[in-house]
Amino acid sequence: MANWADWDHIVKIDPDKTLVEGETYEDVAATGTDAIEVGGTTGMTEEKMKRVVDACGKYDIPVYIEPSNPASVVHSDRHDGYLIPVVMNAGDVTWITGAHKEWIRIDDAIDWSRTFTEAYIVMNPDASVAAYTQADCDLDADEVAAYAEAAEHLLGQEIVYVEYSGMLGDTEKVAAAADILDDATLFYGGGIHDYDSARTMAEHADTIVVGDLVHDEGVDAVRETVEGAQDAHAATADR
Ligand SMILES: CC(C)=CCC/C(C)=C/CC/C(C)=C/CC/C(C)=C/COP(=O)(O)OP(=O)(O)O
Ligand SMILES: O=P(O)(O)OC[C@@H](O)CO
Ligand SMILES: [Mg+2]
Repeated sequence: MANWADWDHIVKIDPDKTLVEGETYEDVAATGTDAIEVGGTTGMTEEKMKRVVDACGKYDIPVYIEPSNPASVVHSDRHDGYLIPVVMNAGDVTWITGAHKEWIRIDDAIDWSRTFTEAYIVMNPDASVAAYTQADCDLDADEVAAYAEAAEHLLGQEIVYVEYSGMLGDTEKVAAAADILDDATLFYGGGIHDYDSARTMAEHADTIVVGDLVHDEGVDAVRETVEGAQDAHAATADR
């Protein structure tokens, strides 16, 4: 049930941040994006997570919780499932299997039928997620490709996520991950802020993830990135 195989674009809502004044989650759902992920690294609580999931879950668009720690997982019928990160290049094993073990130990309501993993490769050393996971971000394109291949073929991951949160990534490294994958879906996130940056990254990635833009600029800017992703994928399909 790989819903994400058809997604060009995801909006990631950080429950610790607000929308632009006058905009609603309904407006976000109407941008043309294919899914909403709810998650962030810092300032996350169960209450903030629940508020956003309940608000986004009212519209006709898939909503997935992307927890950054076991305490931010909430259960509800309002959302479609859980995308659980596993950080391939984490320096602390907590973010590879440790937090997962703790979550499973303390949560007796896990619904495995709608729980999936994302194999993250964290690339921006200045992002909170890099500090949090003590990620080794000093990777050349070969190493990024090797992590992607390990994720797909050794660990059986269906989603590989090249994460440049907060900055636009190196297209050569994103392309290296894209080229090595057979069936896994490549998510790219980080610094997408307009039509061109969306289109460029979507020329390599299957799915682009737009985060800060929705909080900083709003839904009109997000809509442009949806168009960039769709146009990139339409052009690849014609080739
Ligand atoms: C096992 C469970 C339930 C949780 C652990 C899940 C793991 C391994 C989390 C590691 C961190 C991670 C990959 C979080 C995903 C969300 C994410 C990358 C948010 C963006 O982070 P930043 O942009 O750096 O943070 P802020 O925007 O909050 O500053
Ligand atoms: O906030 P931005 O830089 O758009 O990054 C999106 C996402 O990959 C963050 O987890
Ligand atoms: Mg961020």
